Amino acid sequence: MSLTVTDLSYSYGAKTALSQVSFAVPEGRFAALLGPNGAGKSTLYGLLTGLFSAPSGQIRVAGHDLARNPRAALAVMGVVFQQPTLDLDLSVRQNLRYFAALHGLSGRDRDRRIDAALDRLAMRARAGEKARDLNGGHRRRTEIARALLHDPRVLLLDEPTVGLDAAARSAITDHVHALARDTGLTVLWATHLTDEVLPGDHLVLLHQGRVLASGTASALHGTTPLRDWFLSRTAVPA
Ligand SMILES: Nc1ncnc2c1ncn2[C@@H]1O[C@H](COP(=O)(O)OP(=O)(O)OP(=O)(O)O)[C@@H](O)[C@H]1O
Repeated sequence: MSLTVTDLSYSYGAKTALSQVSFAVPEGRFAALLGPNGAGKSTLYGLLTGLFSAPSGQIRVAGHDLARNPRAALAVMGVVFQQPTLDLDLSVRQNLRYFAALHGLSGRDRDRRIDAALDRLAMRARAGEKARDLNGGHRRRTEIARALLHDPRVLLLDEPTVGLDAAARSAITDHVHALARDTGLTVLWATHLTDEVLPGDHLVLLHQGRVLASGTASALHGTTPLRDWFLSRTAVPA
C-alpha cells in the first residue's frame, strides 16, 4: 500500500472533525476522497501534509511513518493545496525553479525535471508566461507540475478543481488520472463532485468525519449512479 491511514482522529476543541478514519490506497491508483462540505477533507489533508498532528492514529506514506519519520514521508509526497500558491509575478518556469531550489535541485537535472513535468501537464509552451497571465486551469496545471518535480510516490490534491470552469475541470481531472495510469503515481484527490470519479478509481467516502466506504468505485455503487449512491449516503435530514 502506498498510502495508509489508520484510526486517525482529530478535534477542534469540542468539535470532532475526524473520527477513527482508516483507509489504504494501493500503489499507482487514483483514489478519490469524496465527501460533502464539512466532511473533514481539509482536516485530513492538514494531517497528511504534517500541517498539524493527530493525537491518535497513524499515517504511512510509501512505507514511511509520518509521525516517526516525517522527513522521509514528506520527501515522497507531492502536494497541491486548495488555495493557489503560485507567485503571480514569476513565470511558470521561474515558479518551478524556485520550488526545485527548495528541494536542493539545480543545474541540468533541475532543467530536465522541469521540462518533463511541464510536458506531462502540456504546459511547456507556456513556460515563459507570467503566472498572472494564465487562466485558472493553467495555473492549477503549473501547481501540479511543480508538485511532481521531486518525483514523489504519492500526490495529494485538495479539491484542485474548485473555481475552474467545466472544460478546465475535466482537463485537469483527465491529466491526473493519466498520471496515475501511466507513471504509477499514487493519487489522493479530494472532491465533492462525483463526475470527477471514474469507475476504476479507488473511492473513499467521507461523511461527518467518518469513512463510510472504501474500495473500487464501481464495486461500491454497483448499478446505482454514483451521484445517487453518494447523495443517499450523505443526505442530512432537514
Ligand atoms: N479551525 C476550526 N475550528 C473549529 N471547527 C473547524 C475548524 N476547521 C474545520 N472545522 C470543522 O471541522 C469539520 C471538518 O471541516 P473540514 O474543513 O476539514 O471539511 P471539508 O470536508 O474540507 O469541508 P470543505 O469542503 O467545506 O472545506 C467541519 O464541521 C468544520 O466546521
